[in-house]
Amino acid sequence: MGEPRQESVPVLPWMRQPVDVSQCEECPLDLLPCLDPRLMVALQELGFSSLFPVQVGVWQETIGPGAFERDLCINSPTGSGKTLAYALPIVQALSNRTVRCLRALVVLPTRDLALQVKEVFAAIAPAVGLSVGLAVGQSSVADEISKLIKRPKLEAGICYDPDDLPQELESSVDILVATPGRLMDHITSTKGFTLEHLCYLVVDETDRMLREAYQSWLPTVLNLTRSDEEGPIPCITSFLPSAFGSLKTIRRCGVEKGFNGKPYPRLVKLVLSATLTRDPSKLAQLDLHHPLLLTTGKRRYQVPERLESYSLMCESKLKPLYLVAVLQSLGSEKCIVFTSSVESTHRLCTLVNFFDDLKLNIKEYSGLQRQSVRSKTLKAFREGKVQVLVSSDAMTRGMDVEGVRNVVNYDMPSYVKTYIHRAGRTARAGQKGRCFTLLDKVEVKRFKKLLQKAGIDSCPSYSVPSDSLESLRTIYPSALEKLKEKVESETSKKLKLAPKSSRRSQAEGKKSRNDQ
Ligand SMILES: Nc1ncnc2c1ncn2[C@@H]1O[C@H](COP(=O)(O)OP(=O)(O)OP(=O)(O)O)[C@@H](O)[C@H]1O
Repeated sequence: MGEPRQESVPVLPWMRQPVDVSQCEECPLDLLPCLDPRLMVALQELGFSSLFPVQVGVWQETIGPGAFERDLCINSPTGSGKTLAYALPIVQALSNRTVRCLRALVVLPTRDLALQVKEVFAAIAPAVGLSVGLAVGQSSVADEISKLIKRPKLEAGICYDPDDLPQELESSVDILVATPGRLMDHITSTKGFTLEHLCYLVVDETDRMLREAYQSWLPTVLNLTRSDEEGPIPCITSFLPSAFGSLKTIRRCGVEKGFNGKPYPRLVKLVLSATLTRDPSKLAQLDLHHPLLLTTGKRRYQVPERLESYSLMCESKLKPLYLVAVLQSLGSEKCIVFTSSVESTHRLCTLVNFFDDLKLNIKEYSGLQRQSVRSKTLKAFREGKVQVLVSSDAMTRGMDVEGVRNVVNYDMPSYVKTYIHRAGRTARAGQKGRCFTLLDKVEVKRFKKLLQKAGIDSCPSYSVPSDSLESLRTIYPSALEKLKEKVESETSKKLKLAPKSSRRSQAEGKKSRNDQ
């Protein structure tokens, strides 16, 4: 999973004068201007008594005079509360709507992340009568459609022309949280699913969303939400499958029901990341309207204030031992261990589980697993039944799990952005957290550069007790032997399940790899 190299690209003019939200003070809810009292109660029920600085900054730009006049790009550290920063103003802005239709769409790269964001909306939106939907492929398409689209009550005995029905269909949700794949399924195939009333589009984890095309979901959504007057964006019309012509979901100009006779509001975009790209060609895909950048502090990248970084020197071949010793020293505090690939995640998790003395429940969490397995693991981790997740990078961006006190980089991250997102699973919402990185001496120089880019000035070395290392050394050979047996049995199982042709090519592949 490569991230683009940080090349010196020119910074766009609008990015040169950002609003620095670190200048905002936390704001107690009762002092927040214009906050709907019903939302105040909902927030209090969540245990929130004030808004974090980024939330105050976004509130100031979105509520009151000049509300939502410009698209917003928000670059703020991991765990600083970006989800509520967009969820609250959107819910407040929609709180006086009278007709239900899909007005806000939030798109995220993974299902678990979408579920997490949906929970935030679901905690506040019902307080003002808004309904939130989910399109992530968690359930069957039919089940999802039944929750998103309200079927008209048809009178028995009357024969209806099916072609007339789509006009009668209504959205059951005001706000939709989606992953790109399922969103595209609904756009192309779900009768009655329309983006013609959409007012707010949120692209969370923007840099990842822009790096991966995900079936051209973005140009599709942008074209379907442009008003007739604007016309389609020339460079993106080619993405649109011709079938969309018949859907007629391009936003109309004119007067909208439910907004007191005001004209259709223009689609507002909010894009967010802890490591927002500055690459003009990537940002151009968003077709931003007078964008305003909100950042935290002067540095390009920022780690959470209470994050402590540590390095741990060890020989490459002894890394598993050092990892087990670190986990022993952390006790039962929740921890996420990051590796560089899905394969090494699987092997490492299998191996550490062969150290019987480690009285921890350690589970794998990676893109190699089925979604249902991953979701089950994440639930157990949230509930504290699993204490350690061994994980690959792709799945953990944005993940917010209460009580994660430690992160271990088993493999040193190759990019500063990767370090920031991994370390950012701890030290969230003003809490303390630690990030340990295991290093071989050949990696030290590169790691120092990476820390510099991340704005980390201090990274003391962490040491594990030598007696615990010594006792682990005695178990290590048998753990390695068990790992070898397990890997062999898994490989032969896979070969048996695979069709003959692919078995042959796998065997040939193995042979040629061995020959190298
Ligand atoms: N006003 C608040 N008061 C107390 N806790 C809050 C508040 N706002 C958010 N939080 C908590 O802060 C944590 C981090 O929030 P969130 O997940 O939105 O961060 P983020 O900035 O999106 O992080 P990432 O970049 O990693 O996705 C969550 O557990 C959330 O419940």
